[in-house]
Amino acid sequence: MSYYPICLNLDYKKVVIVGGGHVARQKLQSLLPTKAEIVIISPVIVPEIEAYIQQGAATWYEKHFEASDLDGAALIFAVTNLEEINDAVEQATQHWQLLSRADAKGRVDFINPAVVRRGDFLLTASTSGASPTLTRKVKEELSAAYDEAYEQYVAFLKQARFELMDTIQEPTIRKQALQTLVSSEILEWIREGNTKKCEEFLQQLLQKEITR
Ligand SMILES: C[C@@]1(CC(=O)O)c2cc3[nH]c(cc4nc(cc5[nH]c(cc(n2)[C@H]1CCC(=O)O)[C@@](C)(CC(=O)O)[C@@H]5CCC(=O)O)C(CC(=O)O)=C4CCC(=O)O)c(CCC(=O)O)c3CC(=O)O
Ligand SMILES: NC(=O)C1=CN([C@@H]2O[C@H](COP(=O)(O)OP(=O)(O)OC[C@H]3O[C@@H](n4cnc5c(N)ncnc54)[C@H](O)[C@@H]3O)[C@@H](O)[C@H]2O)C=CC1
Repeated sequence: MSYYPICLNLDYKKVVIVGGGHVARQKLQSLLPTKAEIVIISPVIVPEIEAYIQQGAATWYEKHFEASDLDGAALIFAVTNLEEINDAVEQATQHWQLLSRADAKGRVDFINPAVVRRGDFLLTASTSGASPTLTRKVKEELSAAYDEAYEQYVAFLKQARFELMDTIQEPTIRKQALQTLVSSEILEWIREGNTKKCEEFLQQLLQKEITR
């Protein structure tokens, strides 16, 4: 299968997770940074999910699955341990709704990559379902290679880009300035906690372009 990767905006969209075990917990955790309206349908949930429910991160319906549970859902996760229940979820899914089955059977609208999140910086890996174990290993490698400093680094690059776009109108010069920014030592300065140096570098770059 040749999957098409995209980054979805799920804010204020309804996402239904059918099942309340460890796989449901994993899917719920990956949805938490979004503002999706998360609904869990399951007669039983693991304690970690219960804690999220108590914090108000999701709504739990303590019940067996019924087709009407999917009303208004944009995204659906069929993550029970019973194939016949996952089949029932699939049958109740409308053609316009997107379905993921954790048992990788039947209709597959999307699968979940492994994700390393550093603020706005997202690193994802997938083997298209071939080896989730390899996917997890690659995630750990990415996580070590791109540490927490990248969150602040990318936040700085975002702000600097806004300022450069505002100041430099000529596309080639603008591109050069953005490249200079990324090939500079800003990441090292952020690691050292020297945000002043980052700001000075940006101001110099802006000044150079203004007086060009
Ligand atoms: C197709 C896919 C559908 C989907 O769930 O979206 C799928 C399917 C299945 N996974 C299975 C097993 C395992 N899955 C993991 C881990 C993860 N699996 C994830 C995604 C995906 N798993 C999608 C494609 C991923 C890709 O492209 O490579 C990750 C990346 C993200 C996430 O879960 O959201 C998450 C990374 C963890 C992290 O982020 O840390 C581990 C390892 C572990 O947990 O340590 C194991 C045990 C070892 C093994 O089996 O390899 C089974 C067999 C179940 C059984 O035996 O009953 C099936 C069904 C089948 O393939 O038949
Ligand atoms: N994609 C992935 O990363 C992985 C996928 N899997 C697959 O995911 C399935 C689920 O795994 P776990 O969460 O570990 O299983 P689990 O046994 O911990 O949880 C199953 C959940 O399904 C719920 N359930 C059962 N009948 C239901 C019904 N009629 N309506 C609503 N909910 C119902 C149960 O209450 C329970 O909360 C596995 O059977 C396997 O096929 C397993 C490991 C990893």
